Amino acid sequence: MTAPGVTAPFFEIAGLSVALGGRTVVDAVSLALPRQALVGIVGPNGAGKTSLLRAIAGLVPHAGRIALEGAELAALAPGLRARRVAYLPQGHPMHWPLPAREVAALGRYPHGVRDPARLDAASEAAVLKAMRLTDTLSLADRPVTELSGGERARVALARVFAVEAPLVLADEPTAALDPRHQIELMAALRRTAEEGALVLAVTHDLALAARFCHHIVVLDQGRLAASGPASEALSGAVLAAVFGVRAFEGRQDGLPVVVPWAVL
Ligand SMILES: Nc1ncnc2c1ncn2[C@@H]1O[C@H](COP(=O)(O)OP(=O)(O)OP(=O)(O)O)[C@@H](O)[C@H]1O
Repeated sequence: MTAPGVTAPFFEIAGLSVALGGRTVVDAVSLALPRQALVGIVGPNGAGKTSLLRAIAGLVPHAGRIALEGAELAALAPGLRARRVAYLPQGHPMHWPLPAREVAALGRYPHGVRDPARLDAASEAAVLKAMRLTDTLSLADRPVTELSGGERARVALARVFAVEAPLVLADEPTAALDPRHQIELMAALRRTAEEGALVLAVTHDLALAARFCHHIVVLDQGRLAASGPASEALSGAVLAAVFGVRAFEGRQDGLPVVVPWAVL
């Protein structure tokens, strides 16, 4: 409950903990984030980034509260939750030889689409926009099982964009992409955020995170180690303490450049 006159944050996590295999892997994380933000979630291997995203997506049991626009996600009916939260899992496995267009159209299932080959006008427009954003229109008729890893990654993201959810979760969305598509994809995530969504993207690429994200969340051993703009959350002190590295820090086009350089 929010007291009268006090506006709830767009997205709020309070005391979120996740236990897996008898170990606490996300430990009492609390965050309040606004809409219209691309938030990079970074941290060493095993820090709990994927577990945090999976808890928000409702895929692992958790303790604590996760609320979007004041409504606890766990209390939403599954169909509504699927329209409110779109999730790109790590590795985005695809086992069926569906054409890329139909995979992107799967993002419209939460909106009532049952046959991805027959879309209503709103769904047609959403899928077209999502495929344009991910540069996948030229792949539309190709079976996804025959695409390269990076092409498949872009189609998987098109499915996520097609949901038009206010909360977008993306786990390592640029991992398999070439430099041009990494930049285009981060720009697409940022544009999606600026059009109104909150986008949480897990990444190991500190340079892309510093360049594109409005806000960075740093996890370390399940705990929140830093949260703020790149200049604070990816400072030399944080990079040393959390990653044990020293980075080249500079500016290009008025934006921060962070390139991990040496192990301390
Ligand atoms: N199903 C599971 N059972 C037990 N432990 C798990 C399970 N899944 C993950 N873990 C452990 O939880 C911890 C956090 O894992 P998680 O995948 O969330 O980390 P991450 O920050 O996303 O790591 P990476 O950068 O390597 O992808 C790790 O120590 C991992 O070994």
